[in-house]
Amino acid sequence: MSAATSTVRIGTRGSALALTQTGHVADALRATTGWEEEQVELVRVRTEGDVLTGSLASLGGTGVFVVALREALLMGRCDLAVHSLKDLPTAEAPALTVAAVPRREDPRDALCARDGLGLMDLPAGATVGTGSPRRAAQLLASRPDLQVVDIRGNVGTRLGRVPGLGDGPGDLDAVVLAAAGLRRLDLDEGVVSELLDPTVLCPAPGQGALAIECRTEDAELRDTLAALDHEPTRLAVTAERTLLADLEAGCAAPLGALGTLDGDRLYLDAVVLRPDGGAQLRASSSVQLGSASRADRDAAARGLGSELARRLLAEGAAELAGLGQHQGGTP
Ligand SMILES: NCc1[nH]cc(CCC(=O)O)c1CC(=O)O
Repeated sequence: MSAATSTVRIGTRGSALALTQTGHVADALRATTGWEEEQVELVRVRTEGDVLTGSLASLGGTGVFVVALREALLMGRCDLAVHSLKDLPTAEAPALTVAAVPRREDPRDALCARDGLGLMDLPAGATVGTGSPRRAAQLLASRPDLQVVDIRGNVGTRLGRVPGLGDGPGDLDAVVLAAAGLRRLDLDEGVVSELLDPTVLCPAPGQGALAIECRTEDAELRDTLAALDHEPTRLAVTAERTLLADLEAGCAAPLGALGTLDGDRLYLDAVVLRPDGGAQLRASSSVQLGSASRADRDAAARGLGSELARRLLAEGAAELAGLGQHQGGTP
C-alpha cells in the first residue's frame, strides 16, 4: 500500500464512541502526513461485542470487540484499526502490530449519579449500574451497602438508566462509566457527578488509551503511524498490560492497574479484589527508566508489570480474585 497513491482505510466499530475515537485518529493522521481528507477513509466493522446482548461479564472471553476488526485487517478490508486499549487482549495477534499508542485521555472512572450525588452521598442501599466486576468489587469495597446492578449497552443506553441523564427507564441511582468515553463524546460536563480517585476506583489496564494496529508487513505505514505514538502513555499501559497478562486475568477480572510517569520514573499501582469487594490486595512499585533506547524503556515497563504481578500472586491474588479461570490458564 503506498499512501501517496491510494487511500488508507481505518477499520472501526460503528458505535458513537468508536466513530469519534477513529475520527480523531484519522484527523491526527492527516495532520502528521499532510494527506487529503479523502485519502483517509473509515470502514465500519461489526464485532461480536456489538451483536451479543448478554451481560458483558457472562461473555467471559476476551476480545469480543476486537476479533472482527483484526480479521478485517488480516483480510485486507482495512489497513489500520483503532481499538480501545482496555478491550484489546494482552496476547498479540500474529501478523499484526500495535504501531502507536496515542496520548491517553483521563484514565479515571466517572460516577454518573442522579441529582449530582457523589459516591459517599448516595443513600444507603442505592442502586449503581455497571457490568464490570472490577468496578463492582471496588464500589462494594468502599460502600458495602450499595446494590450493584449488572448493566450493559452503549454509553447512551447506560446513562438512560439514571433519571435526568438521558433517554431511558431512569431506574437506577447511578452508573459508572469511563471518563474517557464521556469526554470523547463531549458528554462529561452534563453527566459526571464525581471523577473517582484511582485509590477508590482503580481503572482497568489501558483505560482511556487507544491502540492503533496494522499489519506487521506494512513497514511504511508502521513508520507513519509511529508519529502518533505518545511514549509516556505507551510505557504506562505496557506496565499495566504486562501485569494483566502475568496475572492471567481477562478483561472481566476484578483487578485495576494504573501506571503514571513522573519525570523519568514509571510508577505502577494495582489492586486485586475478591468479587464481593470484601477483601483486596494492593501493591505499588516504580522503576527508573533512564535515557536508554526505546526497547530498553519498554522492557523496563514490562519488568515493572511482571514484578508487581509476581508480588500479587505471592500474596494470593489468583485465589482472591478467581483469576486464571477465564482464559484456561493455571487453575
Ligand atoms: N468496555 C467498554 C469500553 N471500552 C472503552 C471504553 C471507553 C473508555 C476507554 O477508552 O477506556 C468503554 C466504555 C466504558 O468503560 O465506560
